[in-house]
Formats: sequence, structure tokens, C-alpha cells
Amino acid sequence: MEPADRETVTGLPPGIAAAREELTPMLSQYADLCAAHGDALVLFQVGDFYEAFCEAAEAVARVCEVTLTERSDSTGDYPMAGIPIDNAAPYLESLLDAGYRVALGDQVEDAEQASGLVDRAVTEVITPGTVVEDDLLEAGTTNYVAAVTESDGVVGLAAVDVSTGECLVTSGDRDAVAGELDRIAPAELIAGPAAPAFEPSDAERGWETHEYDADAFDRRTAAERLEPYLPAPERRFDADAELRAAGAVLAYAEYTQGDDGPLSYVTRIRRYDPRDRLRLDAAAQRSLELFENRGLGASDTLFDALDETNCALGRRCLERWLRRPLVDADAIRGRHDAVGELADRSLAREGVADALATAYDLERLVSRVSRGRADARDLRSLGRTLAIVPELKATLAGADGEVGVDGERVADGGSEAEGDDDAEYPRTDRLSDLRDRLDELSGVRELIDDAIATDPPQEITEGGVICEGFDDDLDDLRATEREGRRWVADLEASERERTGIDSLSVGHNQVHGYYIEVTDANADRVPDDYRRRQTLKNSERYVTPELKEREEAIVGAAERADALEYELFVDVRERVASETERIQELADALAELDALASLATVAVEHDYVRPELRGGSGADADAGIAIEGGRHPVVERTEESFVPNDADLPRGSVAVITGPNMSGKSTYMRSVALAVVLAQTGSFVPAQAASLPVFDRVFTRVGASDDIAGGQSTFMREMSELTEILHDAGPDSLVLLDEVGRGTATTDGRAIARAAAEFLHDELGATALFATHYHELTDLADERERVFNLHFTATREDGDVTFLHRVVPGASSSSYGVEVAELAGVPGPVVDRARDLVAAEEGDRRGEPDVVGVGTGAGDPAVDGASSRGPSNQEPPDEEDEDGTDDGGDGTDDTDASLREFLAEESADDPGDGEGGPSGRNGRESAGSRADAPGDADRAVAPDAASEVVAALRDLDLARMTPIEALNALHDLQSRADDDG
Ligand SMILES: Nc1ncnc2c1ncn2[C@@H]1O[C@H](COP(=O)(O)OP(=O)(O)OP(=O)(O)O)[C@@H](O)[C@H]1O
Repeated sequence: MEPADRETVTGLPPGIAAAREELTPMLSQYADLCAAHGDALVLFQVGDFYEAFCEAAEAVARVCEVTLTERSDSTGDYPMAGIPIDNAAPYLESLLDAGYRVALGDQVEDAEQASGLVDRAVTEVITPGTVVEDDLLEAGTTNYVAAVTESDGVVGLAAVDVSTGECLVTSGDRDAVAGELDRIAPAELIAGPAAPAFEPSDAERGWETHEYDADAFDRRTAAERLEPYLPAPERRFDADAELRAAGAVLAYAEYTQGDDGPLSYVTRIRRYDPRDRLRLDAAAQRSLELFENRGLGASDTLFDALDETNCALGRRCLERWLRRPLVDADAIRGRHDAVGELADRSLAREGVADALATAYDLERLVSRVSRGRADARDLRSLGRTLAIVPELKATLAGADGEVGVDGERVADGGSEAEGDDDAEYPRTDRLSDLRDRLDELSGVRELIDDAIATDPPQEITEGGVICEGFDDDLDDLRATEREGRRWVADLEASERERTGIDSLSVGHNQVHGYYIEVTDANADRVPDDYRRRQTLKNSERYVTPELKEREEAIVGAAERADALEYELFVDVRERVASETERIQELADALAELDALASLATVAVEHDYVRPELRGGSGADADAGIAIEGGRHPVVERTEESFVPNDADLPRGSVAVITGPNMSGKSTYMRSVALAVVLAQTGSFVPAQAASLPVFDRVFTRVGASDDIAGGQSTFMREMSELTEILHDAGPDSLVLLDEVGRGTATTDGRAIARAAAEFLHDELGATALFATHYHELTDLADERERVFNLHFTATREDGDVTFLHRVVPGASSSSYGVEVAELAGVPGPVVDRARDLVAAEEGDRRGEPDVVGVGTGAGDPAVDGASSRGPSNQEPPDEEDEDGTDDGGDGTDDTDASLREFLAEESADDPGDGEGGPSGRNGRESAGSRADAPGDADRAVAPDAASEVVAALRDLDLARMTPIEALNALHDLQSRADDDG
């Protein structure tokens, strides 16, 4: 969102610029910071507030809903608005939401020590992609800023998460980088010179793009910038564009963190090749509902189904894995091994989960530590997280009394299993490796334990953060302070005794310090050494020379102790920061362990099975998908009785799936694709058994009304997605096509669907699942070697339609539309009539005598009219189509049509007109024109009440109705038929 007045409030507000010559020293300092941060709104620390002035103040007041005040000084009268520093987060969030970048101009010297104007500097520029404040970041998520640029025809992409220090670099052609951007979904994108434009394919996961200093993308500048992070950077990247993008994104990240030099916590710059990961573009992520589900509740996503992580580190890791599943079979098997071991070892799994539940977000903590922003509580949290490491290592090595897979009890990790060393834990390389990577960092932990108080205050300048015993000087100062206070505490008793005044009391206040209070009634008994300090209504307050001396000693010791504590704290923080890299490596290991344990928990709790990975070389090279009793991981949790289905898809085969609406086609196809995605993520899969090849890309194209295409032309979108698939898919791709072609006129749609299926099979060799209502596509099974048909069925019981959700071989009856209408209770005459019309149309196409109105269609009430080869089981003895493959394009289709298609075509003025589009299918318009259409009189319309119902039936715009709307409409028609009857 770009605020309309952004340019007047970012950089130097015009009001300040106009008064440049007369500004007070403070405003002049403000003006300098504004001028240096032309793209940001500067918030300027004045005591406990961040203030903005003039037009910037107006924006802050409006966006943050705070009061706009007027300030007067030698500059003149001008508006001012401020937000409290100790509760700045919600206001900063509002400013970010309103599209501003915010520069924090902090006081960088102690106001009390400053002679004259306090020094201020911008310590951080808060932007959507570079926020580091916990309050502004969602736990367990990543927040990237990315940079793109093009060089030598290669597009480079670099992304950094400033809150954790993670940095990713890759390159490719424009499409590959677009796919990666969709996957990474940065909050902010900075574009270098010559960078192609990248629009998010999903507005809700969109990024804000802006251009950034072209110099930062310069090769030499970028290399210099990278040097402290990565020695000899020129040799580390595959492409020049990668180096430039990486240099620029780090330049931007440094700028937002106050331009204080290299970010020491960015220690892991990871270069990767998009081809090393299963490619899942935004369309696939969306239609497989990996991270979002806009149909069901927002939480009904694959990620939610898998997320049993116990800490933010693991959650981020699992998300990364799911966004970028593996393609290397050994790496995948490594994860499966570990998941399997954790699934088998319930004690270890639970131990890991319990320990990790107490882990803090180590990545964000350590980045705060190395930025010098961590407080004492952060260090304590870090220490507590380190404390779980020994426990985790022991748990992985086999806790006391752990029961082995074979049911044998395993003590202390020792082996008791059948004389082999199987029971040595961890059993798998992956978990052993993880255990070895669990660095106890005992030095850091002991330092924190020894130095930092157990429950320290948030403020690090006011004492109470360093433990006693850590530093002798500090202990001495605290002892002096304590001794002084004890003396004061005893003073009351001793003075009462000395003076004989029982009501004498000793107290303290901020202004006057310690005092001895005596009521006026006892004034005459006050000793000579008392000096009056304050007069109250009925009493006087005094000090004695000794009390004053003690007070000075106490205050002096306390102040020096506070200052020393701060120094000690900063020193401890720096010592911890010097171990940043090791802590980050530990964070990685904890994250992976949590993600693996989460996958194991899901596998156990939801009865997943380890998939066998096939493919590669030898006899297995052509192995395809073989799933027994597969389930949809999300739908099975919401559907009380989910029906498992098998999937047997040889490599390069195309399954044409037919069946009524709502019968389960989409769910089935998605279950298959999700099994592939899950397996390559390292997860087990929801099935009884699964054997899967490793795919390199999953493509999906779901039907127009299943898609959330906003205001776009759905057909156009459908076709561009199809284009991408037909360009890019290959033998290692899995393709899901759900009702391709339904967004346009039936004849065209059918032709496109068929041609696409043929191309997938003949040219691309991709493994594909193709759900369609175009029954003619089932003919392909006769014509193509690796095309086969599957269908879904429904039955009726006591008048209720029941979808069996079971996939069976063969094609469904071509007229399932009519049969579902019958099952739903559409009156008999209408169903019969519809059946006649279908038969007539089929007859017409085959040049048979017109059967319209003859009323042949008794039909079989069971919908499961499977025929393994295409046409309806109600057809007259089949006369083989002569050219059943290829005339879709001319509009004179020679195959049968379902009722729905028939009606849709009937409503178009010219069935051969490919321009029909959605408006050509508007039932209402075409019904009007039909009355005058030549030949209409020939069409026998039943002379009874049903004719009205038939007319209404025609008026339905089936192509645009949801299944529920269709059922409601049928219900309505039925009521009307009943009324008429
Ligand atoms: N195997 C199954 N077991 C139980 N319920 C299922 C199963 N498959 C699907 N369903 C239920 O049926 C509903 C419809 O399924 P789905 O959307 O897959 O049907 P469809 O045939 O693709 O429909 P359409 O052709 O209208 O897109 C789902 O929302 C789900 O609740």
C-alpha cells in the first residue's frame, strides 16, 4: 500500500525544509536525519518518546491515532506527534501497514552526560522485509527481504531474513526465479538495474517492490560488501547475477540495521540451485492447499496437518522443507530413516518433544545478541535453551528403559536386541549426525549461568542483571550498598533509643533522600546534630552528618554498581556473540530435530506409512506411483468416514478420471500429489502402502470455479497455466489437470482438453491425472498406450444420493449427469425426457433415426455404469467412430455428451462458434433466443407440466453453478414438478 502523501512525510518534511535556516539545534539534527533517509519516515527520540514534526507528525497522528500537538520555539509554531518508546510496537506496525518505512533516530549518548545537544543517529530502518522486533514478527515464520538483478541473461536472487541471519542465493531464468520468489514469498523485494519485473502470483502473499541504489548491485561493490561474510566471494557463486544480488541485499540489510558495518550474525550464505528441489510454483502450492486454504478454514492446510513442532525453530524448518521438498533420493531416504526411527521410539520422540517445548527461538535470540540488542532476559532464554542440549543428546542416545522397536527393553542405549547392534541409538545416520551436531556450548551456558541473574529485569542499565559472585568489584560495591542500607535500617531503633522519641521514623524519598522524621510534639527533644531538611504539616524531617555520609556512600556504590553491571553485561553479551556461528549451527540442528519429530508424531498419530522410493536406474527406472489405501491428509481429518483409494500410475501414464460432481475426483488427485510432496519433504504418507518415484516438478491446473481467480478472466488464467505446464512438464513431472477447458464453450473446451491430454502423453511423457466432465476423453484409453480410465461412483438409498468416493477402473457412464439428476429426485418424466434428448443427440451424431420423444430411456438406476472404453452403456450397439480423435476443433463433435454439456451447447446460438465463452452459455439469454430458433418446433417438448420444469432446467447455467447450488436448483425443480403434479 502506497500512502498518497508518502513523499511529503518521508525524508525531509516540507515544513522543516522551509524553515531550514531558523531551525533550533534539535530540529536541525532531525532535519539532517530526515535528509539522509529520504525513503523513510524518521521518528526522533526525545526522552521517552519517538517524535515526528510538521507533515510527518500529521501522518503519525493520523495513522497511529495519537494526538497532534503544537510546539513553539524559535523555529516557530509547528505540529508534533509522538509515540511512547516502551510501547512502540503497535504504532510501528500501523505505520508499516500503511506502507511506510520507519527510521528510528535514537539518542546514542546518555542525555545526562551530554553537554548540550544529545547525539542521535538512525539505529534501524524498519521495513516490511527487515523488521527484527519480536513484537512485529510472527513466531515461527520467516521474513525475507530479497534482491533481484539480471546479468549476462541470468537472473540472480538473494534473500535474507534479518531476524535470523539466514541468507539464500540462487539464479536461473526469469520463470525459475519467479517460482523461487513465490516460494520464498519475501515481504519486500529490491530490484536492481535491468531486473525483470516480478509480480507476486498471489496478492495475499505479495511483496512490496522498490528500486535500490544501483551502485549496490555493481559487481565490485557487491564483492567488497560480501568479503567480510564470505572470503573470495567471486569464486563462491555460480553466476555474476548471484553475486550482485547477494551484495545488494546485504547492503540493504546493513542499511536498515543502522549502517553499522557487516551483520555478524549472517554467517550462513547458502547458494542453491532451484533444480535441486521439487518445484512447486504458487499455483501448485495454492491448489494443493499447502499453506493456505481459502475454501475451508485457514487452518485446514497440509502444513497445519503436519505441524506438530514444539518450537519456532522447528516450525520454520518444517515450513522451509515443505516449500522446497527434496529431489535427491538419498537425502529423502535420510529423512525417512530418521522419521521412522523417531516414530518407532515413542520415549525418544516424546522426550525430544518435551525438551524442545522449552526451547526459545535461538536464531532470533542470537541475532539480537550479535546486534547488541539482547537484554539480560534474552541471554537467560538463550542459556535455558542451551540447557536442554545434554538432555536431548541423552534422549537420542536412548533413555533408560526405552523399549526397542522389537519390543526389547534397551537400557542406557546398550544393545539387547537379538545379539546385533541394532539397538544402538540412534540407529540411523541422520539422527546420529544430528546428535553429533548438538553442540552443548557449555562455555557459553556456564558464562550465562554464572553471570546473568535468574530473573533479571528488562532494563539493563539499572542493575540487578549480574549475579553475585561473578565480579569482585561489583560484589564490593554491592556490599557497601547493602551495609549502608543495613545501617540505615538500624538507624530508627538506635535514634529512638538515643532521643527517647518513640514515634521517630527513618524514611527515604526521591527528592530529599534519607531523613529522620520527628513530630512537632517532640520537636524539643531533637538532638543538636539534627539538620532540618523538610517541614511538613505536623512534623519535621532531619538529617545527621553521618546519615548524609552514609547516603552518599550508598548512592555512590549503587550508581557505580549499576554502571559496572552494564559494562559486565555488555562484555558477557559480546562473549556470547563471539560464538554466534556455533549457536546458529546448534539452532539448525534443533530445528531439524523438531521438524523430524513432528513428522514422526504425525506418522504415528495419523497412521502414515513410510513410502518406498523408486526410480533412478535399472529395473526401477520406469517405476510409477503405486499407492494402496491412500488418503487425503487434510480431508481425512474433517471427513468422518474417509474412503481410502488406491492409485496405480505407471510412469508417463495419463489417468482420465470421470464421475459426477462431488464424487471425489479432485480430492483423489490431490491425495496422490500430496503423497508425492509429503514423501519428498521427508514425511511418511497417509496410506497403507506407497511406492513412489522421485518427481522434479508438480504442476496443477484446477478448474475455473475451483480457483480463486479474483476478477481475472478465469479462462485466460486457465490457459496460461496450461501453457506453462505444456512448455515445462517432462517425464519427471507429475501433472494434475482438473476440468481443463471448462471455462469456455464446450466444443472448444473439449477440444483443448483432449489435445492437452494427447500432448502430455505423446510428447511430454509426464505422469498425469486428468479429471474431466468431457466424457469423450475416455476414448483416449483405446487409442493411447499409457492412457487409462478411472471413475467415481454414486448410489441411491431411500431416495438419497450417496457418493461412494471410491475410485474404480474404467470410464463412468456418459450420462451420469442425467442419472445424478434422477438420484437427486428430479421427476421421472424430466429424467426420461433428458435421457431421450441425450440419446437423440448421440443418434444424430451417428446418423441414426431421431429418437427424440420416443421415451426409450428407462436406464439403469445405478450410476455405476462403468464401461472401460468411453461411450455410454446406454448407447445402441456401437458403431466405431471413424475419427473419434480429432475433430473437436471444428465444433462438430462426434462423441456423446452428458446432459450438462448438451444443455450448455443447446443454449449457445451456434454450436460451432468457438467464441461462445461464458456469455454464450448464459441460459437465460439463450432460452429467449431458442424460442425463435429455426428448428425449435421440431424439438418435441413434453405437453405436460414437466415442460415448464424442462424450460427451467434449460435456464440453469450449470457451468457456473456450485454443486450445492445445483442440488438446490434440482430440489426447487422437484418441488415445482410436485406442485404441478
Ligand atoms: N475419499 C473420500 N472419502 C470421503 N469423503 C470424500 C472423499 N473424497 C471426497 N470426499 C468429500 O466429497 C467432497 C467432494 O469431493 P471433490 O471436490 O473431490 O469432488 P469432485 O468430484 O472433484 O467434484 P467436482 O467435479 O464438483 O469438482 C469433498 O469435499 C469431501 O468432503
